[in-house]
Amino acid sequence: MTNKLGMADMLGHVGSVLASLMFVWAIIQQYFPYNVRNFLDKYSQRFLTFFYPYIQITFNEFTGERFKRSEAYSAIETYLGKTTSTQAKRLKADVIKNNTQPLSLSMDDHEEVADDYNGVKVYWASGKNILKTQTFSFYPNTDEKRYYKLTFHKRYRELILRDYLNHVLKEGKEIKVKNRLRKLYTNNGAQWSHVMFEHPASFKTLAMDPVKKQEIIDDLTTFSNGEEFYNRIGRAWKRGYLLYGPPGTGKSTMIAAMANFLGYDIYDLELTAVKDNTELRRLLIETTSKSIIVIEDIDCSMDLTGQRKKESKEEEEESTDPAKKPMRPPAENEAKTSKVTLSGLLNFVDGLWSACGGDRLIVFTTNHVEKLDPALIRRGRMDRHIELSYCGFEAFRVLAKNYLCLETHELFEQIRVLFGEAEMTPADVAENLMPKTSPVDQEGCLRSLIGALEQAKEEAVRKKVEEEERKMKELTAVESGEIKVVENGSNGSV
Ligand SMILES: Nc1ncnc2c1ncn2[C@@H]1O[C@H](COP(=O)(O)OP(=O)(O)OP(=O)(O)O)[C@@H](O)[C@H]1O
Ligand SMILES: [Mg+2]
Repeated sequence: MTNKLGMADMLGHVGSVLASLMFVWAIIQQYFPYNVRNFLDKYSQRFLTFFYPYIQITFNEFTGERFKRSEAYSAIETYLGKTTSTQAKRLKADVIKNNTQPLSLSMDDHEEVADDYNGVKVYWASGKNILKTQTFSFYPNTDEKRYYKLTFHKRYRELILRDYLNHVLKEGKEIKVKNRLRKLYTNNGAQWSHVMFEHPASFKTLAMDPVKKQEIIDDLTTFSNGEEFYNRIGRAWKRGYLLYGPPGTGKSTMIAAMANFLGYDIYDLELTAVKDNTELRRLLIETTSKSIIVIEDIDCSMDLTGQRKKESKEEEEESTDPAKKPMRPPAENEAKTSKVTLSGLLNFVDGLWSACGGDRLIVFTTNHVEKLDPALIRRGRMDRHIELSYCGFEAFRVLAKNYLCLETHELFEQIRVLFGEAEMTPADVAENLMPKTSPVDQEGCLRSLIGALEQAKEEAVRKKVEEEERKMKELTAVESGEIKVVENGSNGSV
């Protein structure tokens, strides 16, 4: 492989020549009278600057703290990745198990790339110093000190030091966040444990009204780019979302899509496992920036007057989703139940701690928005209330594309009419569209959906008739005096 003499190298050589001249100059200083030395001193600096008008900055891989990799070095490495892949001839590759990008590329040692910033050319060179040390080390890389060297003309000193370096570090960190393997944390009591977050959901595959979807995407984008804005208006960099709707309408799927879109980690907070407010605070302080803190089924997690929810038996039976029925703890465990209170939770949502260290999204989900205390969901705490509801025709089209690769079909019109007459969750629609044969029988799946929609329509009509009959019966009973309406408005049998 040829040894390339790049621009930065050349500038480095010019520097070496000048260093030799300096050495000669030091000798002259020893033997010449003071006034001659003074004269030469004055002009030598101008002479050097005239011939070497470049500034060099070195960024070492390891900083003063032993074994601690410099954040700047790592951000520069990531930032240069893009330029490196098009310019450098010798690259280093590393595998990153990421959906969007399988490999990370960086410059090999003694390579060089040029970068352009607002029309100003700068040069980045990578290098390493090998220290000849006799001491035995357990750390394999301590003898090799890698660095990046930035070279630019002194004319652009201010621009580079003030703007360009900020730009490099910021962009490098952003790319890093996007490329990193993300984590899904869950709490077991007061401890977080995590697994890799690899949910494939995306906004593209999420079935919902396209206008609403775009609004959410725009809101998330504005939020994640809003550091300066939040600083300027003096607000903590956080945003609260309340997702509500019947089971199977995509609340959890949307959280996964949000995390994938922003490249954030998820902290799935199980409130019922948290002992008290102190434990809650400790857990939350441990969350990192660029994360989504999720509390699912908030109405089942706590009693909004303070104690953990203990619903009446009737309410439990009323609950549409058996999985959501709160578990009644045995009597002997009563003392161990969660003492997290609404005020503790509100402190978490807008307390001082929440402003610490970067951006966070806080997402609550519920099937029963009407049960939530208005204090919990007022604007500023839950900035956006998003309803995920039954499947409409537009949402169906997204699912048909995802599941059957169908953009249009002659049965779509019939399905469109049926969606106007029957309610079905996206989860049920998805189940009907799920291919059950190979090769996929697209029409069969659509017909299965039509069958299910017709059944749902009949069911809805039947329920409506039953409800009307019940109302009629009540009315007749009131008229005939069988039922007396008591003063507070509730019905009482006589
Ligand atoms: N809007 C949607 N777009 C795409 N798929 C959906 C949507 N809604 C539901 N699904 C499918 O249905 C399944 C269940 O959805 P999800 O768990 O997101 O519902 P949920 O609203 O969180 O329900 P729950 O209230 O019971 O927690 C998902 O695995 C997903 O495949
Ligand atoms: Mg869910």
